[in-house]
Amino acid sequence: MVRRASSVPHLNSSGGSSADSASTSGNRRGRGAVAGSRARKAPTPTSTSTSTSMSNQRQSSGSSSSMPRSRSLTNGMRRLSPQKGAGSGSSGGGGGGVGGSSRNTPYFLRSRENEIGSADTLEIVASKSTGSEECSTPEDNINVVVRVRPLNEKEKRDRHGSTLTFPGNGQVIIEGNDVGQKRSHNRDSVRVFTYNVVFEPGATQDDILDYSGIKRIIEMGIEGFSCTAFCYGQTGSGKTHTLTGPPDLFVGKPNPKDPRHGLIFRSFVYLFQLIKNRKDVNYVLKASFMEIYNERVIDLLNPGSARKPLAVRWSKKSGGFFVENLFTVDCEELDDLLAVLEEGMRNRAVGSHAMNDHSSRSHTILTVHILSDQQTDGGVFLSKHGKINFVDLAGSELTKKTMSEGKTLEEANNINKSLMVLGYCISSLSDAKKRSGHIPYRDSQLTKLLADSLAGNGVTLMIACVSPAHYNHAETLNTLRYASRAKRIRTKPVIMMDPREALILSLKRDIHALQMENDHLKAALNLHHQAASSDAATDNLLDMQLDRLSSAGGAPAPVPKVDLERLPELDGSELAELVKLYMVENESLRQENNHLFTVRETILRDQEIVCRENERLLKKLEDVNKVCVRSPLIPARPAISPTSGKETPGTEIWTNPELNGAAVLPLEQRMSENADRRTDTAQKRIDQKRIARNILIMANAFRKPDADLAKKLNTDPENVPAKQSTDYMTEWGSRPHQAATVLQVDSLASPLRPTCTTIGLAETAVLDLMAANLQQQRSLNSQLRREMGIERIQVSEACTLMMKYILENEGNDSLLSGFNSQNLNPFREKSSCSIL
Ligand SMILES: Nc1ncnc2c1ncn2[C@@H]1O[C@H](COP(=O)(O)OP(=O)(O)OP(=O)(O)O)[C@@H](O)[C@H]1O
Repeated sequence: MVRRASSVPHLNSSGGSSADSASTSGNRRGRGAVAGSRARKAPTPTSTSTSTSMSNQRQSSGSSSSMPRSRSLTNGMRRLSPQKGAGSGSSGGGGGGVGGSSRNTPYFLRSRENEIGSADTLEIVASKSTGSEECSTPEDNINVVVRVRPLNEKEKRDRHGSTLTFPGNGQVIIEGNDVGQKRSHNRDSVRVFTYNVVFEPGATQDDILDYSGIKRIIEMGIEGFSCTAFCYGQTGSGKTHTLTGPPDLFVGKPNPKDPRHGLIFRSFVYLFQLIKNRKDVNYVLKASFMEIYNERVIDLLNPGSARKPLAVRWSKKSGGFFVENLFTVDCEELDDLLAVLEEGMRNRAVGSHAMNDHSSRSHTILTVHILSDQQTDGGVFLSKHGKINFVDLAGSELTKKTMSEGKTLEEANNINKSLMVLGYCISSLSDAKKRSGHIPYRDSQLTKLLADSLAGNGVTLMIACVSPAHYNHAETLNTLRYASRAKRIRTKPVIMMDPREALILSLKRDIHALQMENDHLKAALNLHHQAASSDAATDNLLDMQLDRLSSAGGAPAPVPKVDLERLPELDGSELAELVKLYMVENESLRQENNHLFTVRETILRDQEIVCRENERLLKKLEDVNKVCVRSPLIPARPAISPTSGKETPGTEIWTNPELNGAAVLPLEQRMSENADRRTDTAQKRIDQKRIARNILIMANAFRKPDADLAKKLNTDPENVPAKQSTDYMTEWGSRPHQAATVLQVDSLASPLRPTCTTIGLAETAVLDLMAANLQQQRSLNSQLRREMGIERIQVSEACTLMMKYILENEGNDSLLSGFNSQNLNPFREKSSCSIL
């Protein structure tokens, strides 16, 4: 807690200052019409006794946004002529000539730039940052306003005219330096600058509070932004006056009702007023006050007798410079803040020179830290750390004019040097090309500490103070140039808060975005649902058949139809049950899918096995075929087309596509073709039956010898064919010469070969038996031939019948007909049934 001081012992003098102040005050009071016009403005929200008092004198506007903007522009243009008069040598209160206007608009507002004045710009920035969910705003230009002080008594005495005119529209015109000569005709030397707001000489301290945009700076500081208001200008241009008021204010006990109080005092009042209105937020205010004197940082709240300088260090954590061990005071009440101001003003370095009796010999930075804790809806506390810097720069000076020497000269050099670095920084930052390059912040303590305000994450208000007097033309022009450059600097305001809390905000934003997305999806789903069941009446809110879930015996209950529009009306338990139901259904579907995938895999594996088995069997069949085609007795089965998969009536020999170089069909295709075929089991059964019949026939043929024939042949009955062969033998006996024309055993295969295609695998076993039978037939033939003395012997009828039977069994009509035809079948006519 800082005790309020009762005196300002280090002030060099107060006469001149008081005189100036009195003069200014007198000018203001003399503008009765101006005061009258302001009386129609909206009342200020200030509630303290000080503000109330001031408002009673001149009710100020409650908000800059309430200004009649376009009207003020028009007024400003119309009031151009009287200002010229003021500029050409009228009283220092230049606005006096226009003060008599009956307009409601404050006279200085004609110099307001346009619809995007500084206050408005700040409001736009602030509105973007309002609300706990936004922590940063787009880039914005530094707000620059110009305050032109009135001519002081000395200047008036010396008949220094004004070099500035105010055409309105936020413009200020500075004429050439060729005083009194061709000034008005030399257009080349006239320069026009445009700013957010130009405060003409008649503007009051209250006007600065209301229209400079400082109120929004304070509001944004409360919201957690890092804000800076600084005054820049030549020595004696009114910087300290603008920020703190005339120095005699701090002599003795300050009068809070004094209308000369500067921007800092008024801002403190406004700040506490705002804080008191925010019952939902817990605020803690702290303040520090330092000066940069001859490039040394001095703590104005704790200077010590030696005025030991403090170190300026870089903070990795905050990414900026800070003053180490700077004294910071907790300020619970407005008085505490005011005490800080007074203490600092008492301790700051002030000097006297030819241009200012109370010249600041240092740059001062008064910082108010605003720590806030606010409980959000979710019960989470959000902490923000906003701050407001009030920077009163020492004025640049031409030492020739100020006639500085000794200590004052050294001060002036240091001041000019640091201001020059500041000028470099502003110049670089205002240039789009240089902005991304090196900015010489480190070249002075001042620029180190202002770096964040100039181009960082802060919100900045620059008040350029100028003198209208002709003899200050060069300095005024210089200041206006810098102010114009600074106007091009862009910053990106960011709310300062704890990273965890920033994360919480970020998460809240995400949640909000997801909620929006969910709402959108629900709406889309609802549309889909309505389209799908347009006929169905959806009066029932939620047909939840949850009991099915338990009674379904493992089968999931069907998901009830939900009227999504009324979904928000469901209570928590219903929603939970609905979600549960969906989860069960999902699980069931997942399991079903898994099962289907497993089955599919199994089927594919089986198909592959079957396919391989088929190929293996076909290969084996081919081998059998090779044997078969050599066999006169065993015709091959009909072919199975590799393309159609159907049996063809013996027109082609099956060929393995792989062996023949033909394209191998894909597995699935082959499998689908195989699906048309008989099953292996059925095929085997057919084969077995056929073989069994063949064996039986063969057995009959060979195991029932014809006794008569044996007698005829004069041989053992066991050596003659079965009884059926009698007719043949009879026939053969009557026409033995035809025997030579009949089929030769080996040639039998030839006409049948084309029909030899496939054959049942089970027949392979029979082939051996048949081969053995064949061998037996041959040996029998040989024996018969030998005994009968003939060269050739007839094939037994049994053998012929067996072949016929096999062919019939194959169902091959064409073959059978061919077999029955005379050409193909030598046995067609019984007379010709002798074979070789
Ligand atoms: N707008 C104003 N109305 C009336 N008087 C003013 C105004 N601006 C400045 N003055 C007076 O002009 C004198 C110089 O002002 P001030 O000390 O504020 O200048 P400064 O820019 O701070 O100078 P320095 O840089 O040397 O500190 C003071 O006496 C002050 O009261």
